[in-house]
Amino acid sequence: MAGVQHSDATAPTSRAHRTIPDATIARLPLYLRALSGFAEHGLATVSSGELADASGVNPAQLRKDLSHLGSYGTRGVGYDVAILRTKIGAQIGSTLQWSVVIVGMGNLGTALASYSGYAGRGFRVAALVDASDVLIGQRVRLEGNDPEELTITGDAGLAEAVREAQPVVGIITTPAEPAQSVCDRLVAAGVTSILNFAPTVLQVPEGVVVRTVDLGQELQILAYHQQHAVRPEGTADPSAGVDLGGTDGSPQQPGDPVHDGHHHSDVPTDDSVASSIEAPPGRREEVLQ
Ligand SMILES: NC(=O)c1ccc[n+]([C@@H]2O[C@H](COP(=O)([O-])OP(=O)(O)OC[C@H]3O[C@@H](n4cnc5c(N)ncnc54)[C@H](O)[C@@H]3O)[C@@H](O)[C@H]2O)c1
Repeated sequence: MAGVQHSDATAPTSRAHRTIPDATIARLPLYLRALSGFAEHGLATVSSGELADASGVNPAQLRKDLSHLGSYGTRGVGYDVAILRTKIGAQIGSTLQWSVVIVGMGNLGTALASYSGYAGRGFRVAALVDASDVLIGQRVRLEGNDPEELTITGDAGLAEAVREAQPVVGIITTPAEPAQSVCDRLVAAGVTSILNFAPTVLQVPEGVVVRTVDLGQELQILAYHQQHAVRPEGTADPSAGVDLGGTDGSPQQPGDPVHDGHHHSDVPTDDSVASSIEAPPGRREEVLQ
């Protein structure tokens, strides 16, 4: 494709990035989920401490994040749950009805299609696409989705589905080899947001955002932290003797600089997001097969 740039899970993803840091944007869905829980329990206001606890971040971080949205809360009262939900929802687009088009209806595509959490987050599955003659024409039940049943279409149905379903997120769950051409077809059909599960680096034109999910990479990151964790004396290192790759294999000693002893949460921190989201433009994603 002419004028392409490397897809980067980390490239700026929306206009909001000009004013709100990427690390903050990565935490907004956590706040929204926690606020939804408070709303379901009938709470009209919530303190920064309660909201921070429910989101798994510290209160100072939460207040800083929400200040980027112009939400400072009221001293002694806290945050208005409904107003904050609306503000965060507007920022992350959950006030819009997004459509999801899944390309590649094998094991993973089928599992993702049956995920029941789309509707609660402002998404619906609009089309299921596959290249296999065996799958094309098969009906798939999608509880709680609108519509509750979809027929898997071939390539021909892709452009039409995208045209009728904007705004659209395209999910790629094909093998690696056809993933680039699938991506090109999604982009040609007008998709500018792509979630890629195929273990390959996609190239997209400017203005198209790709985020790549890689289970293998996440496992290796966990293995890294396990290997470098500080353990109480006398506790066995479960990875001892196992070559996890990427290091010289020498056992780490307490006090080594890499032994931070911190709990590693999955809540994105400024550092973790900076390393995974704020990569320099044009940087290639590292893809673990
Ligand atoms: N990112 C992750 O964490 C993660 C986890 C598991 C699997 N994967 C990857 O997800 C992909 C799917 O895995 P799977 O187990 O579901 O494989 P699968 O073989 O069960 O399914 C792949 C599907 O893609 C379809 N397909 C092939 N070429 C196509 C094309 N050009 N257009 C449309 N459909 C096409 C096939 O017909 C098949 O139905 C693989 O690339 C796999 O490596 C990623």
